Amino acid sequence: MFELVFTRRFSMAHRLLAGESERCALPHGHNEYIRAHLRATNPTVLDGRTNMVMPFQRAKGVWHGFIDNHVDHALQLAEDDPLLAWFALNEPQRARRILVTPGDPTTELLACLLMAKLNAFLAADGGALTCASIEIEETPTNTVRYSGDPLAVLPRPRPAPHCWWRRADTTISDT
Ligand SMILES: Nc1nc2c(c(=O)[nH]1)N=C([C@H](O)[C@H](O)COP(=O)(O)OP(=O)(O)OP(=O)(O)O)CN2
Repeated sequence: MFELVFTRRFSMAHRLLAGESERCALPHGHNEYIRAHLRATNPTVLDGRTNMVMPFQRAKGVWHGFIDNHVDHALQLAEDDPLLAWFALNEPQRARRILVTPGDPTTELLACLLMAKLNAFLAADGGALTCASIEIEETPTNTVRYSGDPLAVLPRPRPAPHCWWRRADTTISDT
């Protein structure tokens, strides 16, 4: 089966408060690569003319626009991180550029949140493609890969319409 594989790079900052590492509890940043593997929902033979699963630009355009304009340079914070209240009070304009996560913004969680968002975009475009697996290279020595349905492993803090990763829009928080 064909897979269309698209890679994008983004910068981010986060901190992990619930884990064991004191080092990770201070805000710090990474330059990350995200690689999505897309498959046809109903695979067919190449048609002998255009011979494409789908034009690359259609398959990746919305997704890469979202990564470039909303995920790149976003600060990622857990919903209960006190820094969120600080930004809401002191820098409300910048608070809109914070990607808010249910629990710590680990690479595992981000991979599944962004995979769910990508699947929402693909479904809104007719559902001809779905994301079969996703990889995020957080550092040159640490990569997380997830295959399957991200909704099967994601926390469910609220009904689906109130979870930004379930909506085919460019939101990165529900506040
Ligand atoms: N399971 C996870 N563990 C850790 C995550 C994560 O997302 N999931 N994230 C971190 C931190 O973000 C940390 O900044 C990166 O981890 P670290 O191993 O320190 O990264 P290095 O590239 O410096 O690793 P080296 O082994 O020194 O190459 C921590 N854990």
